[in-house]
Amino acid sequence: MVYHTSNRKGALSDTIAAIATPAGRGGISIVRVSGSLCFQIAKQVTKQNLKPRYANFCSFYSHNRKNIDQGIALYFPAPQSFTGEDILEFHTHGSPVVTDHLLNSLFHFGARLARPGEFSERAFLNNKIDLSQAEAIADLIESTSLQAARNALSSLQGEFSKRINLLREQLIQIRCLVESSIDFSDEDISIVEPKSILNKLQDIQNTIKIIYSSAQQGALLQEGIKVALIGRPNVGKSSLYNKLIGKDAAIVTKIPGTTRDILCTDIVIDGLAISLVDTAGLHESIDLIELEGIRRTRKELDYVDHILLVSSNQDGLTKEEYELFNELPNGIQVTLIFNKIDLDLTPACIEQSNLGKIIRVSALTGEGIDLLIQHLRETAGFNIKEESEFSARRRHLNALQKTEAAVELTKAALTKGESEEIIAEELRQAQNYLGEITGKYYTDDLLGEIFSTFCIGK
Ligand SMILES: Nc1nc2c(c(=O)[nH]1)N(C=O)[C@@H](CNc1ccc(C(=O)N[C@@H](CCC(=O)O)C(=O)O)cc1)CN2
Ligand SMILES: Nc1nc2c(ncn2[C@@H]2O[C@H](COP(=O)(O)OP(=O)(O)OP(=O)(O)O)[C@@H](O)[C@H]2O)c(=O)[nH]1
Ligand SMILES: [K+]
Repeated sequence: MVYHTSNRKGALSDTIAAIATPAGRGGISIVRVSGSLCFQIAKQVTKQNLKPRYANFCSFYSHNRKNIDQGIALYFPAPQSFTGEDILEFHTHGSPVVTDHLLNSLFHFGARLARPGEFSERAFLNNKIDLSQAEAIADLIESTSLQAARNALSSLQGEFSKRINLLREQLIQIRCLVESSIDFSDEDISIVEPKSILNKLQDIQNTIKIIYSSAQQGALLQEGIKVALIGRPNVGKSSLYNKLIGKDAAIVTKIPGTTRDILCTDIVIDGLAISLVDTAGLHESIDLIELEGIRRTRKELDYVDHILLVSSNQDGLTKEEYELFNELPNGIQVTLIFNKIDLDLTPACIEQSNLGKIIRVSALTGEGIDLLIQHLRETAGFNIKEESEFSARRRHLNALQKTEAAVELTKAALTKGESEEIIAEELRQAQNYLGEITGKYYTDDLLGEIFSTFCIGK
């Protein structure tokens, strides 16, 4: 982890530009520029000195001095801007011909194309927002429900960071307490009372649990879950897929091996976003295309949260299905779906077996689909009644888990009567994990990972 130094920061001297509005035609488009050349570029494009933070109506000129549009230009001098640098915005008529031409002119004037998320990354690197706030911007843009959007806004406004920072300060206080006792140790006065510190650490763990639970709802609301349908050919995976997404996207035929590639659809069921994946039937195939589909299926399974292993045999898994079950990656929720109950008039139900839960359904009649959905929500821990307060990501949940584990280790060290140095070190670890959430500590790889998924111009 790097403390506030970054190679990505080196590029901050460039002036960057991008079209901030979606591609295509629309009422208005915005071309955005950030960096030290803004003032100069504004003069070249508008032939005026722009009044700061004011809607300047003006003509826009290209690098070869042709008038290309008339619109609104905004100039935000540093540091009072979104990125903390000089920012320039051109609000043009929403024609790609105009925006592309304008953008191209900006390159002639010395700007370069911004990377995805680079405006937000600069806002982070210039301490305008912290890392989880930057992530909240992307989450707000990507949100699929009003609740998710409101949560993301709350994180963007710093609600989540505030909770994390408070926790971090409490950890620092405890560490100072422990460390000050190290300073005094040669005088043989130990001012650390293990009992009172243990209590404080327990309080911290309780707070982590509360934040975690709210963050988990926030993350679920934002990211949803990825669910894969797998199974032998012809058991009805594609039929179930179509039933769940509510349209005929996957081809259904009597011919085994119809689905050869992976299909994926994002759906939202009562607020829970589900990314549903239909896969090629898994079996020993001799068809090359099918084999490739099977290979992709196995790879895809590494990224899912919940596997629905579909069978059409009401009496239990066949030998091949049982082998398939045993080959599934560890640590992923698996539910057995016995499909085609309409054929032998079995009622829809959910039952416990030694291989986990079994749900009996019919993709044809839709019986039992509600049970399946309810089960997916429950296993995900999705509880819409528990109003979540902010958006969060899995990255944050992982960091919170690591923090909690480090606090647990600190408690163990205290109980064992370990030296103050060891206890302080554990506390420092816990504190660093929290710092990863807000970006007090980060690596360039982490920044790359986060910002590369942003839209361009954001
Ligand atoms: N036209 C336009 N609309 C937009 C944005 C934008 O960049 N341009 N935003 C982009 O995401 C969002 C608004 N976010 C913004 C965040 C900070 C500042 C800003 O100028 N901050 C200064 C001054 C704050 C103040 O005066 O209170 C600062 O932080 O110093 C501007 C927009 C959504 N709408
Ligand atoms: N009676 C009945 N037939 C079903 C049901 N679900 C699917 N089928 C039929 O089973 C056959 C196979 O269905 P698919 O959905 O293509 O099966 P699949 O598992 O995706 O097959 P592959 O593409 O080979 O992997 C089709 O003829 C479907 O109409 C069901 O619940 N009841
Ligand atoms: K089929």
